[in-house]
Amino acid sequence: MASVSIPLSLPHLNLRRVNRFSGMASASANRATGPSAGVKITEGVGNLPRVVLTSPHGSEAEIYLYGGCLTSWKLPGGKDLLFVRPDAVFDKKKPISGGLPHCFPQFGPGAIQQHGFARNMDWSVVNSENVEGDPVVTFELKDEPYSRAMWDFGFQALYKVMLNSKSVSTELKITNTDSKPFSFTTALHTYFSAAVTGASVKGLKGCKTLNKDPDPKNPLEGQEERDVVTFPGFIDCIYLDAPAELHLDNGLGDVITIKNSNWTDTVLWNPHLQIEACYKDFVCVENAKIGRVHLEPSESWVATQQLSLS
Ligand SMILES: O=P(O)(O)OC[C@H]1O[C@H](O)[C@H](O)[C@@H](O)[C@@H]1O
Repeated sequence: MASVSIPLSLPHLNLRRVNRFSGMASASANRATGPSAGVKITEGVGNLPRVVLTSPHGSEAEIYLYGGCLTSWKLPGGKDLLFVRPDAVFDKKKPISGGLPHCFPQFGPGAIQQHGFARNMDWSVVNSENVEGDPVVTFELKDEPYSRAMWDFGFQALYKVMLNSKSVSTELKITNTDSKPFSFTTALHTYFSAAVTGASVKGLKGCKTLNKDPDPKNPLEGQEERDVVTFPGFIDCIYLDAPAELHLDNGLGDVITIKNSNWTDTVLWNPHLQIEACYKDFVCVENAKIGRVHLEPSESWVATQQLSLS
């Protein structure tokens, strides 16, 4: 096994959960029984705990426990295909603005806070593996008084992140651990690095649309007629029953294939002049579940996403 670094005294880090790394018996565990090869826990920006994944081919990903947020996916050579906004803060006062924030148990505005609470709670690491040389880490979020105060249900979210040489994949599994049913909406609010004037998405032609511009509370119904959707200005649009595969040309020389299972909808967002400082540098192509998912006690819902370079 390749050597791994296991800092055991990170502030904020939930050691009880970290100790559940496969084979890791205690906080003073021997290095050989710690996280799997290619998985490292470090302090990130603002001293927040962050898991760094490294593939043997040299690609790298990092995930903050705060928000379970995948903030970086770097190709061998260091090019980051994800984007973190320059106004992002890493002090837990608000969700990390960038990467792949979770929207759960609500996408957008509604009964509880915008995009729910999963993006501003601490997730924990419950497992790490090395699958055919590639690192895989599973994070968990469960209900606690903070979430119960706005959404009074018992739940477990398991989020597996897998890094390969040319892709990063995620699997989200939501389980109802309560004795009563619940329903939710959700999304992975992915920020891609882009040159907005050159960026485009293929695969959405024919989808029904809910355009949140101009009024997010009363989206306009329509249908996408274009083969290639571009970002000429402000865009905030939901595509219902989107295909399982889309292609994003980021305008920076990369075409990213976005595959999914069970994320039935897609959202395109670029804030244009609402975020003047950086709107030219990213586009959001979000895998979403806009129709409510209903779970009876003990039932689960699973959705996967794979971002890969063509
Ligand atoms: O600013 P946030 O709460 O992170 O939300 C950013 C954006 O997320 C989604 O893309 C929604 O469709 C937008 O309406 C919203 O403005």
